[in-house]
Amino acid sequence: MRTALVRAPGPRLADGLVTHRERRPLDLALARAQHEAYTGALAEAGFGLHWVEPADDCPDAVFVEDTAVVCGDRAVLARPGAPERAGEVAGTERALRGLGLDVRTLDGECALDGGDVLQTSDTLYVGRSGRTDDDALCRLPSLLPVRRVVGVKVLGALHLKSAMTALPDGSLIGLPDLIDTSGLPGLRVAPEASGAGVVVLGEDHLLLAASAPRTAALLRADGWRVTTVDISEFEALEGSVTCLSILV
Ligand SMILES: NC(=O)NCCC[C@H](N)C(=O)O
Repeated sequence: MRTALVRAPGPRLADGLVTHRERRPLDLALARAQHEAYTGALAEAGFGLHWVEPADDCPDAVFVEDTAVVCGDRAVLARPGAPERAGEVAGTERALRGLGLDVRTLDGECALDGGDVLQTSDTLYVGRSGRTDDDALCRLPSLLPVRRVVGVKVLGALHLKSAMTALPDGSLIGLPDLIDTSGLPGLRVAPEASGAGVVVLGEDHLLLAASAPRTAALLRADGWRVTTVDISEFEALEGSVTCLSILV
């Protein structure tokens, strides 16, 4: 059984960072219900849920994807590009060690958010964004069992995975206006911004945000099974379906 690391939304969620959009009031009760539906969809798809301990002083802690990169039985802890998020990593480290993973850290000064690392079966795409720098990009290959690392400049999004993700066959989907696509093998254009975020639930099964109905329809027409969840309260903080879990 595969495992999904998740962390419950904390009481200060409404104070989470916003960079590329206007802040709006959040409904914490709705956020909690949406998170329950999200984790329910993961469980329904066969993932065992592993709850990372709360970090209630950190408003963005629910976006647990950003705190580590897991590749096989190896994990690399993030060095959050936003100092406000530094307190989120220790709980993830304990959870990863509890799962028996080989946990590594990045030496020296650098910045890495997990949301900037997209894995396919043969390539690690790393966003060069406002949160992840070239020093981290250079150090990652020595820490992870990967064959190929491709840096992707992120032009107008928070993280690489806000603008591009991958389907189970390794093909890429996203928003070409927000990233430098020159080093990419091809990118299927998502008709909605939130359609760039796809979580692979199984060989033919995808999870998308309910705010991306046209992307969901396109993918269904191509034969993928698509489950959708409403994550409006997390999208208000620039979160997507990927950032609410780490799939191990
Ligand atoms: N991987 C992700 O895209 N994470 C979303 C993080 C949103 C959070 N409000 C932040 O600005 O860090």
